[in-house]
Amino acid sequence: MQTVTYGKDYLRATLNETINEGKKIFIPYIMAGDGGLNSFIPTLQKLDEAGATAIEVGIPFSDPVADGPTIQEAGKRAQDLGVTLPHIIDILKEERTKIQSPIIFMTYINPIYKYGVDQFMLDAKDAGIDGLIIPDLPLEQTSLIEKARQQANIAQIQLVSLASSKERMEKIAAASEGFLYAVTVNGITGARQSFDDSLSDHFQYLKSVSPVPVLAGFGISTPDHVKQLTQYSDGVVVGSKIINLLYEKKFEEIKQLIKAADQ
Ligand SMILES: O=P(O)(O)OC[C@@H](O)[C@@H](O)c1c[nH]c2ccccc12
Repeated sequence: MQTVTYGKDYLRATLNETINEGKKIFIPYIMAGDGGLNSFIPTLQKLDEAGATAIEVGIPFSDPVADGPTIQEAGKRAQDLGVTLPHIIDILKEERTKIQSPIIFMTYINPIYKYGVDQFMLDAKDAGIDGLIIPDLPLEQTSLIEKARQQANIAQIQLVSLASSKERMEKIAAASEGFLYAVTVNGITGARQSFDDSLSDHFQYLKSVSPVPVLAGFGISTPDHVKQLTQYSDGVVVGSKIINLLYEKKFEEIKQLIKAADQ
């Protein structure tokens, strides 16, 4: 079997390959352990097969301040089943090679502190984690994890909000690795009805200053949303809708959503 070196270079290469093929990036988000730890790897495999470019994996946490109701409930279900960060890391250490897509952990900073920053980075590397999104760790505080993260060669993806100043957007884009996560609404995660046309200008600006691909996320829940937002951006992240479709076992609809990124 061919061995893959996971980490930030794997994430970058995979995203670039998609863009170079003239395609758009589609990153589904799942809550690890929703449906039980036994379904975790099979779910990742299904998303892999359905055409995900990379997969964002949420870590269940008691105070998910940026998560909307759908993701909070999924986190609660996983917590009720006793799923924790060490379980998720252990299972990936064993089974990471079954999944081709780069894997990005989405976790608040607290579970990382609790685990121990140095140990977390070592183990995340062993588990084949390629990127990290830590929404409550602002740019100014990244030094807290920087050394260990660099040693583990894991990308840190930055979030940029609609409300940031241009200077700040530029600073965040310059610091982001893998891709830049552009939040498309003011508020928390969760399905939305529609998106404003003015997002077009916002993305044009972000793309002009960002050295990495710019992805849109938050509220994207229909194939039409995916089509609209991939016109402005290099791709999309879809969370709440994917969680609902997995819960209802509507895998065909997941495929349709992913396909919409290529049209
Ligand atoms: O659920 P939505 O609206 O599709 O948004 C993406 C999202 O779920 C995922 O990227 C995410 C889940 N929790 C977060 C916290 C912060 C930033 C991003 C996230």
